[in-house]
Amino acid sequence: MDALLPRPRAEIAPGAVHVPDWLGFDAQRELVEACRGWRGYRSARLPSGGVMSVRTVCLGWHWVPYRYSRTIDDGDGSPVLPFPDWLGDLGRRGLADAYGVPAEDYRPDVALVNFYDAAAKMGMHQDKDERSLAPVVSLSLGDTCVFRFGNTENRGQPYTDVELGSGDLFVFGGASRLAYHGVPKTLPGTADPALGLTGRLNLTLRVSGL
Ligand SMILES: O=C(O)CCC(=O)C(=O)O
Ligand SMILES: [Fe+2]
Repeated sequence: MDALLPRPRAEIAPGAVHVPDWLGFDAQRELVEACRGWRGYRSARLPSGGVMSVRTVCLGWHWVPYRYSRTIDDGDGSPVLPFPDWLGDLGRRGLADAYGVPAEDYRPDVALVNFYDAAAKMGMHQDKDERSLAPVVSLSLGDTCVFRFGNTENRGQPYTDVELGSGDLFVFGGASRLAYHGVPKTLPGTADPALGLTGRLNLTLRVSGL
């Protein structure tokens, strides 16, 4: 995002840290290219009958609402794409920078790569299908979104709305690991055209504990 008004790093809730502009532009472009290379983005069908507006491809473990599998059980049954070592390195760096502590032991083995077109959003939910309570590391690319970060009790107030721009890092762990969160909207057209991405991508790195 625009460097004229640098946005400060902020602890949104205990264990939930927003680091604006964490990834430089070249790293963002490389990550967009990697996301383009992963194939199989699909809108997950929820047991409720709903279909997510976000399109997702998974690495390491495939997420089917609400469990993980090594195969695309809601698709053609093929094996999930591998979780690349370099993405684990990025996750460790993100965690270390967000919390200001070493994070060599952090070993994410799942990534959900979410694509939001101009109309996509994500309802308030907890990331609770993992058997580990290790932090979630989230990276955003392209259009800015409104990220709603709530409490661990329910989908409602209190929550804080944070704008996540391209290159922003958001980590939630500790007392916030099971906080409800969602994306009520993106802000279409806010991405830097030079990034070559129309819409928004978000990667959440997690430890499956599986
Ligand atoms: O797109 C985001 O920033 C959040 C994604 C998310 O919460 C999820 O994939 O579970
Ligand atoms: Fe989530």
